[in-house]
Amino acid sequence: MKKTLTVALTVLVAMAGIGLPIWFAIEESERQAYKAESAHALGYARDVVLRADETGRQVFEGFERLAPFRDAPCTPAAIDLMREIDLGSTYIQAVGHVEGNRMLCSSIGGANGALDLGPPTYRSAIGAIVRTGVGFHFAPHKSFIVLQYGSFAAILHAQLPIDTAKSEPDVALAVMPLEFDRPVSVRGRIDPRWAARLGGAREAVFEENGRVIAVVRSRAYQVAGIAAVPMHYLEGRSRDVAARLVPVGLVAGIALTFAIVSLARLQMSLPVALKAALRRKEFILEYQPIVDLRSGRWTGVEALVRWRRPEGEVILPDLFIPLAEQNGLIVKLTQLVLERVCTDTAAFLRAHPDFHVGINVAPADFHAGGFLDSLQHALRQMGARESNLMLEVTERGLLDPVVARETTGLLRRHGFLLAIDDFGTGYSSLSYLESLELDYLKIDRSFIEAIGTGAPTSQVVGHIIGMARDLGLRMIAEGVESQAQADYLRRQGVQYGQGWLFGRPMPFWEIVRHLEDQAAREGGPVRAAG
Ligand SMILES: Nc1nc2c(ncn2[C@@H]2O[C@@H]3COP(=O)(O)O[C@H]4[C@@H](O)[C@H](n5cnc6c(=O)[nH]c(N)nc65)O[C@@H]4COP(=O)(O)O[C@H]3[C@H]2O)c(=O)[nH]1
Repeated sequence: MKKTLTVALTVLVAMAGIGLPIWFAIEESERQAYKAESAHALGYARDVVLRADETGRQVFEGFERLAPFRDAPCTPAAIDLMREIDLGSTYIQAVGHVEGNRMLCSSIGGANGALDLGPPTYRSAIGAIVRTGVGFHFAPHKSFIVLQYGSFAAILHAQLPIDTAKSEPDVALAVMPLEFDRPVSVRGRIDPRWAARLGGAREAVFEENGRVIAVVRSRAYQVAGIAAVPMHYLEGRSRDVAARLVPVGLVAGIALTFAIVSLARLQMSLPVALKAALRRKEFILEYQPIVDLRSGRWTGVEALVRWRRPEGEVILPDLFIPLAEQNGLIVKLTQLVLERVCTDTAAFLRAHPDFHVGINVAPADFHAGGFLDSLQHALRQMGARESNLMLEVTERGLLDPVVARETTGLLRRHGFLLAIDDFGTGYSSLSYLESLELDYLKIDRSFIEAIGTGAPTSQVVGHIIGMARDLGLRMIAEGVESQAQADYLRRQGVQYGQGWLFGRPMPFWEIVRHLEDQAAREGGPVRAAG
């Protein structure tokens, strides 16, 4: 059942591992395509505004030049100037003088050819009169805009400001006056209400009915340029981006899935490998010093197991201890640890009765029969004493009150040192701990880390210290990394510390060398204060 679940989970992870990166790739390609398409539409709208602004600039500059002829607008000199303005500009088709709805003289008709302009389409706030859709007999089928200011007017080709985006004829463009409800110049399907989407902004981009729409306000006049780009450009672009991103997503997904499935397979085969490793005794120990916080002297060590695989890879206990516990292998592992402790430390312990080696004891060790026997057997082999061994039990290992009381009592009576490990991470109450026979309380690293940080847990260490004091337990602070933490703990009456500040886990011969150096400095034999 468990295996079926693992297989099902692996398949699920594999599907998600491949599916998710592809989904992200498609999402990302659509996002990138929309971004690119928005820039595309904005480009056209800005172009339209630029053209409209330039048209306005040329027209009003022309009107300024004609201003001196306001009282004699159709004289030969005025008409010559009109022709000059007309020929010198790129957007103006003709300039002329208007009375009512008629252009009486102009750069094209001279003083004789009057032209009918029709009624104004709208009048702007600054007093300009705009006529759209104006036709002339000499240019059939063409539509013009007439822009009048005072008595002068310019005839403009209606298509000129939007004469852009020729390669994409289905892109709709318009010059939209912000003071009127219809565009003055338009190509394709444009909704005049789009201009209102600007609000107070200079530019707006949005999506509507399968088109990406950009609206850009002119800085000079009350007009906006509008461009509407059909979605199929976006879809095409999205397909292009997806064509680049999806393979990357696919490769990433396969690699990810491969890694996850390999890890899952490793997890599935780990118990088997662990069993074989126990048989082949692939475990070694490192020892981390426990230090007297007042004298700085190393009083003991904690043995920490490592799994060294034949290929040289070293696996830390957090990965395999839970596995060993789940698979009924922990008792065997503890046995092996004891053997290693014997080999590594026997000679030293025989000469240093006050020095202690801590070993981690799992809950199952307590429940297994013969634990005491194997401890005593190990001690006999080492020629060491019970007080050389400190058994570190987590709060989890003491969950069953009857077993906990019996075993701790028994071990204590035989002279072993007992420590409660990772204290603070479980739920032991003061009264429960009172009923157990213990020597040391090891304050968990998480509380030491919090010292001086102002975090809520930074207060907890004070309570733990108070509790240990009430119980008459000696304290070992775990994970001491800074001098400030060590100073604080010493001031609070914590006797011992363990952590990187004093030394990382190391082979036992390095521990011995350190103690010898220390003794040499002090001019005596190796001494370990207990
Ligand atoms: N960040 C930081 N870490 C520090 C510092 N000082 C020590 N440590 C690490 O904290 C852990 C202390 O051991 P633990 O609380 O008994 O926690 C041990 C213990 O619960 C378990 N373990 C280790 N060896 C054995 C064993 O032989 N038997 C059993 N049953 N469990 C073991 O594995 C846990 C992890 O062991 P390790 O990975 O060796 O990790 C060790 C040690 O390397 C420090 O200043 N900063």
